[in-house]
Amino acid sequence: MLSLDVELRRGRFRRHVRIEDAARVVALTGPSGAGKTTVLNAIAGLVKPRAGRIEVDGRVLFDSARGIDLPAHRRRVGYVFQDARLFPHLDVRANLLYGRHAGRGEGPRFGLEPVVSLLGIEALLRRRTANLSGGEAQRVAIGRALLSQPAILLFDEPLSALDQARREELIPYLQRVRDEVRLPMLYVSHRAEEVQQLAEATHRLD
Ligand SMILES: Nc1ncnc2c1ncn2[C@@H]1O[C@H](COP(=O)(O)OP(=O)(O)OP(=O)(O)O)[C@@H](O)[C@H]1O
Repeated sequence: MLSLDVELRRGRFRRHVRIEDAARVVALTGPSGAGKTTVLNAIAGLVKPRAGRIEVDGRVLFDSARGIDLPAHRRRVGYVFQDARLFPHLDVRANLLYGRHAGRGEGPRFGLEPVVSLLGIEALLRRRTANLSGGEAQRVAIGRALLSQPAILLFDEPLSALDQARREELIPYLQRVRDEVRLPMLYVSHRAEEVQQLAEATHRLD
Protein backbone atom coordinates (compact mmCIF):
# COMPACT_ATOMS: atom_id res chain seq x y z
CA MET A 1 0.00 0.00 0.00
CA LEU A 2 1.13 3.49 -0.87
CA SER A 3 0.91 6.22 1.72
CA LEU A 4 1.97 9.64 0.59
CA ASP A 5 1.66 13.10 2.07
CA VAL A 6 3.95 15.60 0.38
CA GLU A 7 4.47 19.23 -0.39
CA LEU A 8 5.62 19.47 -4.00
CA ARG A 9 7.26 22.36 -5.79
CA ARG A 10 8.45 22.56 -9.41
CA GLY A 11 9.29 26.07 -10.53
CA ARG A 12 6.15 28.06 -9.82
CA PHE A 13 4.05 24.93 -9.39
CA ARG A 14 3.20 24.14 -5.78
CA ARG A 15 0.80 21.67 -4.37
CA HIS A 16 0.10 19.48 -1.40
CA VAL A 17 -0.78 15.89 -2.30
CA ARG A 18 -2.07 13.29 0.08
CA ILE A 19 -2.85 9.75 -1.06
CA GLU A 20 -3.84 7.30 1.66
CA ASP A 21 -5.72 4.44 0.14
CA ALA A 22 -6.09 0.85 1.21
CA ALA A 23 -6.58 -0.13 -2.45
CA ARG A 24 -3.59 -1.83 -4.05
CA VAL A 25 -4.14 -0.34 -7.51
CA VAL A 26 -4.83 3.37 -7.52
CA ALA A 27 -5.43 5.52 -10.57
CA LEU A 28 -4.18 9.08 -10.50
CA THR A 29 -6.16 11.40 -12.72
CA GLY A 30 -6.53 15.11 -13.28
CA PRO A 31 -5.96 17.78 -15.92
CA SER A 32 -2.70 18.52 -17.66
CA GLY A 33 -0.35 20.34 -15.32
CA ALA A 34 -2.08 19.08 -12.16
CA GLY A 35 1.13 17.42 -11.02
CA LYS A 36 0.54 13.73 -11.78
CA THR A 37 4.00 13.09 -13.23
CA THR A 38 5.56 15.10 -10.42
CA VAL A 39 3.89 12.79 -7.88
CA LEU A 40 5.31 9.71 -9.66
CA ASN A 41 8.74 11.34 -9.85
CA ALA A 42 8.62 12.13 -6.14
CA ILE A 43 7.90 8.46 -5.36
CA ALA A 44 10.69 7.35 -7.70
CA GLY A 45 13.15 9.73 -6.03
CA LEU A 46 13.59 11.88 -9.15
CA VAL A 47 11.95 14.96 -7.59
CA LYS A 48 12.48 15.90 -3.97
CA PRO A 49 9.39 17.11 -2.11
CA ARG A 50 9.76 20.28 -0.04
CA ALA A 51 8.45 18.31 2.90
CA GLY A 52 6.39 15.25 3.77
CA ARG A 53 6.51 11.51 3.81
CA ILE A 54 6.28 8.64 1.30
CA GLU A 55 5.82 5.05 2.38
CA VAL A 56 5.28 1.86 0.38
CA ASP A 57 4.00 -1.18 2.26
CA GLY A 58 5.42 0.18 5.49
CA ARG A 59 8.83 0.98 4.01
CA VAL A 60 9.72 4.67 4.30
CA LEU A 61 11.21 6.13 1.10
CA PHE A 62 11.10 9.75 2.16
CA ASP A 63 10.45 11.48 5.44
CA SER A 64 11.61 15.07 5.74
CA ALA A 65 10.99 15.16 9.49
CA ARG A 66 13.32 12.20 10.04
CA GLY A 67 15.84 13.17 7.36
CA ILE A 68 15.11 10.07 5.27
CA ASP A 69 15.52 10.39 1.49
CA LEU A 70 16.42 7.08 -0.13
CA PRO A 71 18.29 7.48 -3.43
CA ALA A 72 16.32 6.47 -6.52
CA HIS A 73 18.21 3.21 -7.05
CA ARG A 74 17.36 2.01 -3.54
CA ARG A 75 13.65 2.77 -3.71
CA ARG A 76 12.68 -0.38 -5.62
CA VAL A 77 10.36 1.48 -7.95
CA GLY A 78 9.39 0.07 -11.36
CA TYR A 79 8.52 2.97 -13.65
CA VAL A 80 6.74 2.62 -17.01
CA PHE A 81 6.55 5.76 -19.13
CA GLN A 82 4.37 6.91 -22.01
CA ASP A 83 7.03 5.84 -24.46
CA ALA A 84 8.81 2.58 -23.74
CA ARG A 85 12.30 4.14 -23.55
CA LEU A 86 14.01 0.91 -24.56
CA PHE A 87 17.70 0.90 -25.45
CA PRO A 88 17.90 0.80 -29.26
CA HIS A 89 21.35 -0.85 -29.35
CA LEU A 90 20.22 -3.85 -27.30
CA ASP A 91 17.85 -6.64 -28.24
CA VAL A 92 14.68 -7.30 -26.25
CA ARG A 93 16.32 -9.84 -23.96
CA ALA A 94 19.17 -7.49 -23.08
CA ASN A 95 16.66 -4.70 -22.48
CA LEU A 96 14.76 -6.94 -20.10
CA LEU A 97 17.88 -7.87 -18.22
CA TYR A 98 19.18 -4.34 -18.03
CA GLY A 99 19.08 -3.17 -14.44
CA ARG A 100 17.88 -6.55 -13.25
CA HIS A 101 18.31 -7.08 -9.55
CA ALA A 102 18.77 -10.41 -7.86
CA GLY A 103 15.90 -9.49 -5.56
CA ARG A 104 17.43 -10.39 -2.25
CA GLY A 105 15.15 -7.94 -0.46
CA GLU A 106 11.76 -8.66 0.96
CA GLY A 107 8.73 -9.10 -1.29
CA PRO A 108 8.12 -11.17 -4.41
CA ARG A 109 10.93 -12.00 -6.79
CA PHE A 110 10.36 -11.87 -10.53
CA GLY A 111 12.35 -14.17 -12.80
CA LEU A 112 12.96 -13.77 -16.53
CA GLU A 113 10.89 -16.72 -17.72
CA PRO A 114 7.73 -16.04 -15.71
CA VAL A 115 7.85 -12.36 -16.66
CA VAL A 116 8.33 -13.16 -20.36
CA SER A 117 5.43 -15.57 -20.27
CA LEU A 118 3.19 -13.20 -18.28
CA LEU A 119 3.67 -10.54 -20.94
CA GLY A 120 3.60 -12.90 -23.94
CA ILE A 121 6.94 -11.71 -25.32
CA GLU A 122 8.69 -15.06 -25.87
CA ALA A 123 8.84 -14.55 -29.63
CA LEU A 124 10.37 -11.10 -29.28
CA LEU A 125 13.42 -11.94 -27.20
CA ARG A 126 15.99 -11.78 -30.00
CA ARG A 127 14.39 -8.88 -31.83
CA ARG A 128 15.95 -5.47 -31.93
CA THR A 129 13.76 -2.89 -30.29
CA ALA A 130 13.65 -0.39 -33.17
CA ASN A 131 11.01 -2.31 -35.13
CA LEU A 132 8.74 -3.40 -32.30
CA SER A 133 5.19 -2.06 -32.38
CA GLY A 134 4.26 0.44 -29.69
CA GLY A 135 2.31 -2.20 -27.77
CA GLU A 136 5.12 -4.76 -27.96
CA ALA A 137 7.63 -2.16 -26.77
CA GLN A 138 5.41 -1.31 -23.81
CA ARG A 139 5.15 -4.97 -22.82
CA VAL A 140 8.95 -5.17 -22.86
CA ALA A 141 9.14 -1.98 -20.79
CA ILE A 142 6.76 -3.49 -18.22
CA GLY A 143 8.89 -6.65 -18.15
CA ARG A 144 12.03 -4.63 -17.60
CA ALA A 145 10.33 -2.78 -14.74
CA LEU A 146 9.30 -6.09 -13.13
CA LEU A 147 12.78 -7.58 -13.45
CA SER A 148 14.21 -4.69 -11.46
CA GLN A 149 12.41 -6.41 -8.53
CA PRO A 150 10.24 -3.42 -7.61
CA ALA A 151 8.17 -2.95 -4.47
CA ILE A 152 5.76 -0.71 -6.39
CA LEU A 153 4.91 -0.12 -10.05
CA LEU A 154 4.36 3.38 -11.41
CA PHE A 155 2.68 3.89 -14.78
CA ASP A 156 2.63 7.29 -16.46
CA GLU A 157 -0.03 7.11 -19.18
CA PRO A 158 1.47 3.91 -20.63
CA LEU A 159 -1.21 3.61 -23.33
CA SER A 160 -1.46 7.20 -24.44
CA ALA A 161 0.98 6.90 -27.35
CA LEU A 162 -0.99 3.96 -28.80
CA ASP A 163 -4.03 3.94 -31.06
CA GLN A 164 -7.33 2.54 -29.80
CA ALA A 165 -6.76 -0.97 -31.21
CA ARG A 166 -3.32 -1.23 -29.63
CA ARG A 167 -4.63 0.13 -26.35
CA GLU A 168 -7.26 -2.59 -26.29
CA GLU A 169 -4.58 -5.19 -26.95
CA LEU A 170 -2.43 -4.03 -24.08
CA ILE A 171 -5.14 -3.72 -21.41
CA PRO A 172 -5.39 -7.50 -20.76
CA TYR A 173 -1.63 -7.63 -20.14
CA LEU A 174 -1.88 -4.79 -17.65
CA GLN A 175 -4.74 -6.64 -15.98
CA ARG A 176 -2.62 -9.78 -15.78
CA VAL A 177 0.22 -7.83 -14.22
CA ARG A 178 -2.21 -6.29 -11.77
CA ASP A 179 -3.74 -9.64 -10.83
CA GLU A 180 -0.67 -11.84 -10.82
CA VAL A 181 2.20 -9.80 -9.45
CA ARG A 182 0.20 -8.32 -6.56
CA LEU A 183 2.36 -5.21 -6.21
CA PRO A 184 1.02 -1.80 -5.29
CA MET A 185 0.43 0.17 -8.49
CA LEU A 186 -0.11 3.85 -9.15
CA TYR A 187 -1.50 4.40 -12.62
CA VAL A 188 -1.70 7.85 -14.21
CA SER A 189 -4.33 8.19 -16.90
CA HIS A 190 -6.93 10.67 -18.02
CA ARG A 191 -9.07 8.05 -19.76
CA ALA A 192 -12.06 7.03 -17.66
CA GLU A 193 -12.41 3.75 -19.56
CA GLU A 194 -8.85 2.71 -18.81
CA VAL A 195 -9.12 3.70 -15.16
CA GLN A 196 -12.30 1.68 -14.81
CA GLN A 197 -10.70 -1.40 -16.39
CA LEU A 198 -7.56 -1.29 -14.30
CA ALA A 199 -7.85 0.51 -11.00
CA GLU A 200 -9.53 -0.32 -7.72
CA ALA A 201 -9.63 3.29 -6.56
CA THR A 202 -9.16 6.70 -8.12
CA HIS A 203 -7.40 9.72 -6.74
CA ARG A 204 -8.01 12.96 -8.59
CA LEU A 205 -5.67 15.96 -8.62
CA ASP A 206 -7.64 19.05 -9.65
N1 LIG B 1 11.43 20.90 -14.19
C1 LIG B 1 10.41 21.75 -14.01
N2 LIG B 1 10.61 23.05 -13.81
C2 LIG B 1 9.59 23.91 -13.64
N3 LIG B 1 8.30 23.52 -13.63
C3 LIG B 1 8.04 22.25 -13.81
C4 LIG B 1 9.06 21.27 -14.02
N4 LIG B 1 8.49 20.07 -14.18
C5 LIG B 1 7.16 20.27 -14.08
N5 LIG B 1 6.89 21.58 -13.87
C6 LIG B 1 5.55 22.16 -13.72
O1 LIG B 1 4.89 21.45 -12.70
C7 LIG B 1 3.50 21.34 -13.02
C8 LIG B 1 3.06 19.89 -12.92
O2 LIG B 1 3.64 19.15 -13.99
P1 LIG B 1 3.35 17.61 -14.21
O3 LIG B 1 4.14 17.18 -15.39
O4 LIG B 1 3.57 16.89 -12.93
O5 LIG B 1 1.80 17.60 -14.54
P2 LIG B 1 0.89 16.43 -15.10
O6 LIG B 1 -0.35 16.43 -14.28
O7 LIG B 1 1.68 15.17 -15.15
O8 LIG B 1 0.56 16.94 -16.56
P3 LIG B 1 0.34 16.12 -17.94
O9 LIG B 1 -0.99 15.43 -17.81
O10 LIG B 1 0.31 17.22 -18.97
O11 LIG B 1 1.49 15.20 -18.10
C9 LIG B 1 3.30 21.96 -14.38
O12 LIG B 1 2.82 23.26 -14.19
C10 LIG B 1 4.69 21.97 -14.95
O13 LIG B 1 4.84 23.05 -15.84
